[in-house]
Amino acid sequence: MRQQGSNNPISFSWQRAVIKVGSALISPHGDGCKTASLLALAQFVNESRSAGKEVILVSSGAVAAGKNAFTLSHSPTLSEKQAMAAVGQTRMMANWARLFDSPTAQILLTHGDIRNRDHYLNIKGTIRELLAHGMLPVINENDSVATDELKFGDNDNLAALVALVAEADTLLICTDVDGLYNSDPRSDADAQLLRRVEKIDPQIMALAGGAGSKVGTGGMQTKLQAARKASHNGIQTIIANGFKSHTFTQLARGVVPGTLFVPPLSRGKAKKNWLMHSLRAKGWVFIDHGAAEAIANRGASLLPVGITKVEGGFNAGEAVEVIFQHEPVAIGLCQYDARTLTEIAGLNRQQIEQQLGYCSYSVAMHRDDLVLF
Ligand SMILES: Nc1ncnc2c1ncn2[C@@H]1O[C@H](COP(=O)(O)OP(=O)(O)O)[C@@H](O)[C@H]1O
Ligand SMILES: N[C@@H](CCC(=O)OP(=O)(O)O)C(=O)O
Repeated sequence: MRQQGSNNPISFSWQRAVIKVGSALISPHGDGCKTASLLALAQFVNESRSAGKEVILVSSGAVAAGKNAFTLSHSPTLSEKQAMAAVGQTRMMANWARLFDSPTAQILLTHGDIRNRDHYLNIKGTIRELLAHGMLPVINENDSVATDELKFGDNDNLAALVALVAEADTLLICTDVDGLYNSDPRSDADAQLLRRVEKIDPQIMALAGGAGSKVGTGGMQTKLQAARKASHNGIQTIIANGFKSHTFTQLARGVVPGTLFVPPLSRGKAKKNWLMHSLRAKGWVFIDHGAAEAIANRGASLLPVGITKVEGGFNAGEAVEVIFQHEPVAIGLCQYDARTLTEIAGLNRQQIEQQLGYCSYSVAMHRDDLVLF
């Protein structure tokens, strides 16, 4: 268990963050949506975005925000919670829209969507476009069609998966405690805050207890699972108290406000390892001189127009090797399946639209999904 509990400020930097907001912040008393606890967070997000940083929100709280629309004399059933979420989700989005300078965009997901390759690519594409157009994605579990979250309170894990899909470098989990303590601070007055954790081993996992508030569900356990997932993929995680405005003043100054989980490898290196060592290429794309120059010297994405030939039987989202002058020069994930890519190889965007009747993606392999040998 490698960790640091001293009070020296720990600094960090980031460019693209997923910020997960727990139910307690959305609906502090479980009686509808409130903005008071979200003002400091929203100001931090607005200022960070003005400074050129990118933010994706994963917001819990639909059930909590919709609860007081129902009069029940018993604790809600699963389907009643789903109905509450349907009411609360629109309330919550209206709340968020009031707090941000730029348009907010709602995405409702299930864990299954992230496992499904086509859905995964669509989610990734949508987030990419929203960020490129300066909009703020606000993501939650699609509670009306999936119940994992309502049963297990797993929006923390969902946030870690979103961080991966969105190619974020940072996962910030805003909750109602200052970070990870060596025991649950609600039941242990002597609990000590851990400021920096380098390895999320079983000893660290064992420190986590369940949810603390009436509306929160996963507790520290799901937050540590999320931090572990992020860490494996080179993403740093911060668990911090979203109720304290000081949290956001510190974040704005590049100081860690709660517990920082340091990944063993940078995002770039972790992704490179994964692409180069864990994936088997399912096919090959052969490229021309212009495309080779663009990906090697300008760090560009690979466009269909630079592809001269396609071999193999890969699906969209699978790994493909890039060949230039008989040599493999890169490996990456292909947006199109082999058959479609064969049809559009050598074509520009307009010609792709004519050929297919649509153009799902302007690039064949996005630069974030491409590693040069
Ligand atoms: N070791 C620990 N350190 C900090 N908090 C802990 C720990 N173990 C359990 N908790 C509880 O986790 C709670 C936060 O999780 P949760 O209630 O699910 O919040 P959220 O709605 O933000 O997901 C805290 O209020 C705290 O009581
Ligand atoms: N999708 C659910 C999320 C439930 C959940 O994970 O809550 P939390 O423990 O506060 O992150 C909702 O919006 O109510």
